[in-house]
Amino acid sequence: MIEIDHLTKRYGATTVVDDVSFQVEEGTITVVVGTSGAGKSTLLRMINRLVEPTAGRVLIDGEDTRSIPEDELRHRIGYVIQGYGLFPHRTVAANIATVPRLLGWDRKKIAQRVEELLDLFQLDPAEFAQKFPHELSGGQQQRVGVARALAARPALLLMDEPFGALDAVIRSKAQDDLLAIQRRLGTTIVLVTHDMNEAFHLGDRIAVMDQARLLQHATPAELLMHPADEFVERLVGTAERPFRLLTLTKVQDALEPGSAEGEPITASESLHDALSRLMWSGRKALPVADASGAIIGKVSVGGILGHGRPLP
Ligand SMILES: Nc1ncnc2c1ncn2[C@@H]1O[C@H](COP(=O)(O)OP(=O)(O)OP(=O)(O)O)[C@@H](O)[C@H]1O
Repeated sequence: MIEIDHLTKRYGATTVVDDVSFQVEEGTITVVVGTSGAGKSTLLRMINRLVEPTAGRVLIDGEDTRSIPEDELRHRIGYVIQGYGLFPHRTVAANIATVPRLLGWDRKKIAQRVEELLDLFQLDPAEFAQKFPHELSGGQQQRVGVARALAARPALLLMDEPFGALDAVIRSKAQDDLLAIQRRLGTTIVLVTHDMNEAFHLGDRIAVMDQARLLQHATPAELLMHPADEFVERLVGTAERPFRLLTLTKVQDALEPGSAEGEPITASESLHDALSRLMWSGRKALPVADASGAIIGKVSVGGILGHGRPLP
């Protein structure tokens, strides 16, 4: 668990992070959102001590980061920034191997880990290992950047606007890939973005910052149903609320008995996905399948709309 405990950063008379505290459970994604200049990046950089806090502390599994030597801390905490920060004159394999090499892993173990990560990020090692960053697309560079940050199995991954340079379609795919990999590896992530859609898509918890202060730290559902103040309510987007709720609710929760025509949707997909599929296909209902592909009922437009406020 990561404990951010009364963290404060001042530059001269200006407080850019003001007494922020929250906890990050192991294996979860916390997304820090807020307007430009709110202090998000500074908060993130205080976690790996790229920025030294003026006051407060960060504990990783109970251990104060000030008691961990800085180089060791950087090895234990992965860091991904917009633009990916790949070394331009090193191959993809050498980029990914950076931290394992610094840690003195043997060659064979490093080669295995690089190959494993390339596979995980759907980059064929035979094709990509020896390429240089400029030979890759933005999306591929982004994946190599994340693979590099994960190479030495860090306890925590910090991501600062990691998808900021990607266009909308690739961005959405990159978010899905990150979620799948995070769920598989159980990585703990703190990610900074100013994109609320991204926050709702990725966050197990969302921390909302404005003018150096933490306004709310809550689950996406809590943020929608009980925004702490008007600022949070506006940021969450009043008009977007019903759609965001649909994103957070599973088809399973609006399952109806009976059958329907068409390609089935899986019970674990969101009601938002179901509604878009229904609208796109012009159907009134879709069959619903469980994880094994067996049909277990249907989901309908009426059922989704009648579902009302699906969360507590
Ligand atoms: N080294 C520094 N010296 C002085 N002021 C700084 C320094 N670094 C950041 N700031 C100020 O701290 C405030 C918060 O900056 P920060 O980069 O953390 O915000 P942010 O929420 O990440 O913004 P953005 O979304 O625009 O990246 C800004 O007003 C910025 O100008």
